[in-house]
Amino acid sequence: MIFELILISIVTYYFWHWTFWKRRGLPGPWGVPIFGKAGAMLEDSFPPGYTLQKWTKEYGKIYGFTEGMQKVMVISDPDLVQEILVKQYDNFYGRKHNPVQGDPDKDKDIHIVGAQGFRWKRLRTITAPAFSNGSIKKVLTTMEDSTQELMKKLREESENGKAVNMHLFYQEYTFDVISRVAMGQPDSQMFKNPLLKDVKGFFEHNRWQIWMFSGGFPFAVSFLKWLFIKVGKFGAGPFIVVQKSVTDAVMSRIAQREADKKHGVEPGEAADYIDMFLNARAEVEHFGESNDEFHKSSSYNNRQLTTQEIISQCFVFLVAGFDTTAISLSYVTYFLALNPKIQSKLQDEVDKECPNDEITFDQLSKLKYMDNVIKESLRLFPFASFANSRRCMRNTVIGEQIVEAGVDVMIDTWTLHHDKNVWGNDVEEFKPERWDSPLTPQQAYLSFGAGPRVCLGMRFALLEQKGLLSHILKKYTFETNAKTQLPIKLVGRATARPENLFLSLKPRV
Ligand code: HEM
Repeated sequence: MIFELILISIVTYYFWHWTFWKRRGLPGPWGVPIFGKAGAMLEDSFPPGYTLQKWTKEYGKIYGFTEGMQKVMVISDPDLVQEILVKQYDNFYGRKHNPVQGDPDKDKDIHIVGAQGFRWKRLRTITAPAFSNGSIKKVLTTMEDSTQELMKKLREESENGKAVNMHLFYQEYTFDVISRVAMGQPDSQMFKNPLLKDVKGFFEHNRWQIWMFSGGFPFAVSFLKWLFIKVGKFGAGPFIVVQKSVTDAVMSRIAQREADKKHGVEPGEAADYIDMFLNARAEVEHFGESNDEFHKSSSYNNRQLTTQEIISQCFVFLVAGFDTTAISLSYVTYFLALNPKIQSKLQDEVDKECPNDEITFDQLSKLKYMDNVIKESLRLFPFASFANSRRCMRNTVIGEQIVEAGVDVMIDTWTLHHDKNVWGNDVEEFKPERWDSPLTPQQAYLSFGAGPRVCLGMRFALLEQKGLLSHILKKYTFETNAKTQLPIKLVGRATARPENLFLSLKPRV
């Protein structure tokens, strides 16, 4: 009898959860009990951005689905999007997350992307100076050095019009830059850094089982995490290698600092992110902030990080800093190869503003057309849209819809960026010039998100792309060839990357 009662309770619990949106009268795809539509969100060959776009066509600008035990609302109405990301930030200060990513308040190893409330405020305040204009200006020297290494390799590989997979080159470049800037790698390790394989694996291994099971059975998350991290199940290999490498780098720097201290040597100016974060290190394991009183404007003066937070921050910058910028470079290059007139106009701008071999920060700041080209490419392919999500933290109303604390909201960025009513009838055209118009709806552009949690690395990513593209475009013209995928195929989950990008580089005369 007890067994039957328990069984009925479990079935009722899952059924109640699965029918949440139906009971609320909101349309959306059903999926299957327990897992809802989690499977569709874990497809590598059809990125979640496409999936949401497909569902929006069917269910409209606001709909809901379940993803394991998460209740997800999807929106693509520009006004509601602003409401969630900007105006009602105080009610949406968390980010959507699967239980396996940890408890943003209780876990020790949460990073800025996953943190919320006062903890997020503390992490963001301490890390933001790493991305200030002054800091990224200093980083340009490193970017220029890595660019020169890449140019040498490109020269060798692209001879006689040979097709080269530009995406692989961009991954080498961006990983080299972030490893030097964040992790103190002393010089370029391009094409010989063994960690790159694992960092790529981190994105390429889908690990669907862990997402799916921890979403459906959150009470078993500690066991699943144990299987993942300690036993190495579910394709954990690359994650474990990268995590260990970052932990070792931070711990050895702490040991170095302690040895220096014994000899009376004080730490000098921070040379990389590890140094910068260690300067804020506290001998505390967890601050455990309470968010009851959290509001955007609440003051909070704690400027310290625990050792575990330092490791987690370095980890997230290493992976976010590498993958995103490489993908963006690939899409910009793809659109340039398809649009020779735009490429030629961009080359004219680069020739005019950057006449010397060495390119400076001020020169890059003058490349306005290049800004437009990058923006437009990111409009058509907002490949990091998966990050544009929030968790509702306090019951509220959005438009006419009640949103309860605990509901996750995803912004269907692909629909928003391809909406004729927002961008006009030429919405599908690659048209960098549209960004010159004061009528361009900037608030509907979410390639880097919006509001207080807008991408922290945006300026860094733009500088890194502009620097490399300027050097390449001064010497070469991108052209498609028989190996170029037309149209390009996008794959992946957290980010939608190109399956490959084979292009020829024609030397300019
Ligand atoms: C073209 C390259 C990039 C794109 C398209 C991109 C896109 C995004 C998006 C869409 C978000 C979510 C914003 C939101 O929720 O409102 C985000 C957040 C974030 N990005 Fe980027 N990103 C890029 C490069 C970078 C780089 C190079 C770094 C660091 C080295 C970085 C660090 C972060 C961080 C730390 C967050 C979380 C911010 C927070 O929650 O406070 N990103 N990014």
